Amino acid sequence: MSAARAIEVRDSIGDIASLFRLHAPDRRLATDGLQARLPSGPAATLGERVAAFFAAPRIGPDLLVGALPFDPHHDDALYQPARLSASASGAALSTLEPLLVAAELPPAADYADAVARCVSRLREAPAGDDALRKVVLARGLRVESAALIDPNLLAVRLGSDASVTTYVVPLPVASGDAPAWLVGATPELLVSRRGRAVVSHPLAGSARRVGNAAEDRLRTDALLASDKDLHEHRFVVEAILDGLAPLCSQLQAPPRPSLHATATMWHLATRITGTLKRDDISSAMLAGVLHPTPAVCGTPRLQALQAIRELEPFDRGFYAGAVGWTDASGDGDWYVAIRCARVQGHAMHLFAGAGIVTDSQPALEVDETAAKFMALRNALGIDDARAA
Ligand SMILES: C=C(O[C@H]1C=CC=C(C(=O)O)[C@@H]1O)C(=O)O
Repeated sequence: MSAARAIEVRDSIGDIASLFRLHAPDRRLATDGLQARLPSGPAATLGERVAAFFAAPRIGPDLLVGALPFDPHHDDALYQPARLSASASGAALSTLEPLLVAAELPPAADYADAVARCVSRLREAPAGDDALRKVVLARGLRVESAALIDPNLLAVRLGSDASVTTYVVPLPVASGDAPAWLVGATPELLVSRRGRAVVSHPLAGSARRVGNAAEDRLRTDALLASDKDLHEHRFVVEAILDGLAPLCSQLQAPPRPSLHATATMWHLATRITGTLKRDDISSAMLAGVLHPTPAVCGTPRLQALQAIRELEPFDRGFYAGAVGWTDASGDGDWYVAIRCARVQGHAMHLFAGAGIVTDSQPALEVDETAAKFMALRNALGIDDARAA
C-alpha cells in the first residue's frame, strides 16, 4: 500500500448531503438542498417522468439535477433542488491527512485477463447486426482517508484542469448510511439542448498525455492514424447519430474525429450538432435515448451490457452513467460520468474504463485505464506507483 499526500476536510458532513455542483468551462451550476425528488425509473421513461414533473404546479426552481446510473434499466436519482447557490471555493476546507490506495478492484492482472477474454469473445462473435463488436471494460481503485472526504474540495482540485467539467452529484444511499456523491472531471458531453439546438461531443480512442511536446506529438499522430482507435470511436458516433436522427430535422458530424486534450489524456472527439424536429423533445428525453453510448458500454448495447455484467467483478452504480440538469423548458446539459469517484465517508472508489475491440491488447488497456485514473490521482495527490 502506498501512503500519499492527501486532501481533507471537515469533522462532520452536516447539511452538504444534497450538494450539487456542475462546473463546465462555459457554465457553472451549483445548488443546495432538496425540494422534491423526481420519481425514479429507467432511462427509457426519463423524458416522460420529467415532463410530468414540470407539468404539476410547484414551488422552487424550475430545475431538476442529478444522475443516471450506468445500467439504463436501473433507477436514476434526480431531484429539484431547494435553491441555486454560489459555488464554494473549497480552499478554506483544505488540510492534509493520509490517503492511501487500499485495493485495486479488480487487480490489474485480473483486468488484463478480462480484456483478453473479451477480445476472444469479440473475435469469435458471428458476423451479423447483432454481433458483439465493442465492449467498454472498467476497473477500480479503493482509496481510504483517515478523515471524512469532502466532495466539494475534491471537485475544486479537479477543476484545476480548465478543459473538463467537474461535478459533485449526490447519490442514493441506504437509510442510516453516510451520504455519498459521485465526484469527477469529465471531458465528455453526452448531450446538450438549447431550444431546438442539440450538441453531443463523444470521445473514444485515447492516449496518455505526457506533457512533453515532442512525445505528445508522436502519440497524437499515432492516435489519429490508429485504425483500432478510429474503429472504437466510429461506433460511438454512429450510435449517437442513430439515436438523434429520428428526432432531428438536421444532423451533422464531421467525417473524421479531431483531437481533444485534457491535462492528462488525448482523445479522439467528434462534435455532433443537430436541430430538433419538435419543441417537446427535452434534454432529459435525449439523455434517456442516447445513454449508455458505446463510449462507456459497447455495441450493440444489450449484448455489451451483458458482457460487462459477466466480465466486470463489480457493480458500476453511477460511474459511466450521466450527470446533469434539465429545466422546465426542456433545455439541459448531460455529461458522461467518467473520470470520477464514488465518495462516501472515509473511502472513495475511483473508476476508469477502456473501449475493447478485436485489436485491443490487454497490457495497453491496463496502461490506458491507469492513465485515466491520473486526473483523480493528481487531485488527490496519490502518485502512479500502484496504478498499472
Ligand atoms: C470509459 C471511459 O472513457 C471513455 C471516454 C473516452 C475514451 C474512452 C476510450 O478511449 O476507451 C472511453 O470510451 C473512462 O474514462 O472511464
